[in-house]
Amino acid sequence: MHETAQIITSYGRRYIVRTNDKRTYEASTRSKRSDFACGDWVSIDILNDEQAVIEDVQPRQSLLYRQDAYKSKLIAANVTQLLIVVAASPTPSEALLQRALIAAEAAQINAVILLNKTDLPGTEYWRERLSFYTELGYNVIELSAQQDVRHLLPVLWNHTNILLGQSGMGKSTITNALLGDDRARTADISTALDSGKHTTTHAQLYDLDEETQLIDSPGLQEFGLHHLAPEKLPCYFPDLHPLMGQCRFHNCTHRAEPDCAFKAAAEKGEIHWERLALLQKITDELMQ
Ligand SMILES: Nc1nc2c(ncn2[C@@H]2O[C@H](COP(=O)(O)OP(=O)(O)OP(=O)(O)O)[C@@H](O)[C@H]2O)c(=O)[nH]1
Ligand SMILES: [Zn+2]
Repeated sequence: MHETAQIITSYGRRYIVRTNDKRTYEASTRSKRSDFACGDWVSIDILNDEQAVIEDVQPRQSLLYRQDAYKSKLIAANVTQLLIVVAASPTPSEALLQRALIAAEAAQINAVILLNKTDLPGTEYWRERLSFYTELGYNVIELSAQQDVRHLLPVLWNHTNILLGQSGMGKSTITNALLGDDRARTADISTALDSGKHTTTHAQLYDLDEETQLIDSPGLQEFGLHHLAPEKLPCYFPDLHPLMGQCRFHNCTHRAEPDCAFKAAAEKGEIHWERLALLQKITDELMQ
């Protein structure tokens, strides 16, 4: 029997899928396909009360990648809002934050920055640093997940949200606080399939309410940006985007060329030199 279902978690080539009427199945794929992600809508062939086979994936609204030493892997599909979690401790990587914002822009996903652990003394430094991202137009929300997360609910509402960030930033603590008791129930399935490990090792989708979903994901070292075209990169920088097409040369690399609008803007203080440097650094990475 064929049906439509959503992947709510994945373990290598094994998945848990959930139908619209909330039945869950352990699902495998045909011919060792593994290009499915948490959040994907798939057509399944139901084998029995517990098992199904994934036949195909429906067109995705969005797709996010992570990068390890070897290649890009899928993080999640059909996400509409990315919540990037940073906290004063352990020391966050601003490079990861910058890349997450680029990945979100490229995937046309709304990005929100969560500054967690505001109870920690080192928070002030990050509050200052993040004010730049507020200037760029991003919503920066402060919270202490151990104290209260309720003010997040209106921000998350009506989105498929994903929490992303380095290990230890508090993603699972935020998820737990938002879910309350539901978490324990769903976590049982994952721990069973995940050979008893207790840390977040795979993206896992939860319902917050009928309209709102939340994906908790494992700690991330690097974002996958290799699917992006280097010449389109400035589109994903809200501050650089308006300058596109204004250089004398249409293929300007914004380095040594004369009449470069990007360099002119930096000289006038309209954009930060660091942003131009970041654009060039990521361009170089993508050209490798
Ligand atoms: N002081 C303080 N500690 C927090 C807060 N939120 C989370 N923590 C602590 O930070 C540590 C890491 O939290 P987790 O929720 O496991 O972090 P994570 O981002 O899910 O980590 P991974 O699953 O490894 O990616 C835990 O010891 C939490 O108790 C907070 O608001 N304040
Ligand atoms: Zn230029």
